[in-house]
Amino acid sequence: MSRWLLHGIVWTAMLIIFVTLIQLDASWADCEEVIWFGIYLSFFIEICSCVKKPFFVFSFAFFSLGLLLDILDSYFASSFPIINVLDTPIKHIGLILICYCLLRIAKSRLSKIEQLRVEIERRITLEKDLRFLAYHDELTGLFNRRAFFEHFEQQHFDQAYLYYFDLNNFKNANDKYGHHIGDELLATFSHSLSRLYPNDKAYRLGGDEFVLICSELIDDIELFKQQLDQPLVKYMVSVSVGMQCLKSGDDPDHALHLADQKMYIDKEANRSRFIVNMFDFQP
Ligand SMILES: Nc1nc2c(ncn2[C@@H]2O[C@H](COP(=O)(O)OP(=O)(O)OP(=O)(O)O)[C@@H](O)[C@H]2O)c(=O)[nH]1
Repeated sequence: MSRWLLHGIVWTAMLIIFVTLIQLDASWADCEEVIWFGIYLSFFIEICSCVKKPFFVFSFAFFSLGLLLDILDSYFASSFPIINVLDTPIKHIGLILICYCLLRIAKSRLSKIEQLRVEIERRITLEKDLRFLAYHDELTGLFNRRAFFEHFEQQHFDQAYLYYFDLNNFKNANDKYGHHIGDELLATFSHSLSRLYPNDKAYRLGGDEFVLICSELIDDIELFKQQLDQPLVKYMVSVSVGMQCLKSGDDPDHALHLADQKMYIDKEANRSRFIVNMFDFQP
């Protein structure tokens, strides 16, 4: 049954009772109680349409019964004295039951709100982690390839230098000492890069290839390479580097390609140096 129909029934009944009471020369206080009773019943209908808890509906009905008996007691108490005895306790018990129900509803809503808060926090953390993973390399913690291209497109270069790094002989170290040592070397190299240039962005493009976008020109590139090589040499691994000046509007792929070519020139030089060193070790 629709709510509006119920309201209609309640207020029609109230009107009939009200008119009857006036015809019976009832006191204004009795007539007023009918109006309040109608208002209570309308609230009852509205609340029951939102709070679908049988115990709450029962409590409200109990309270309304008390109110009804309160209205009727002046007329029927002489025939049914029990009405006079019951109306007040029923009204108060009904009110206590309503308060109890509201307390329980409030507590359960609060615990649901708390659960939602915990869930929202969990999702925020998850989103942060996902965002971090989307733009960072898991092994080294540096920015990843996707971050490189996004940052490059967003940046306006006044004066910047792209350094492209590739580890030499890394495959051999991986094969000889194991993958875990290979991982360690990658992490060590990344750490050195971030430590030496903490204010610039370093990226791992993949495998043993890294990029640093530096706001200043590195004066002594050989010293820089030595600093990077130092923790790697005991595994016969070293670093090759190629540099490309960046200017506004540069294409990231093209800039990478140019730096990569220069890095290969350095790698060739390193190879011959390495071969010379190997010959030096010959008995
Ligand atoms: N441990 C480890 N190895 C990796 C990872 N990603 C790629 N590699 C390995 O890195 C090696 C990269 O190969 P290359 O660059 O050809 O090896 P290289 O010996 O440095 O060769 P050159 O650059 O010519 O000196 C491959 O053997 C890959 O399997 C990683 O995350 N961890």
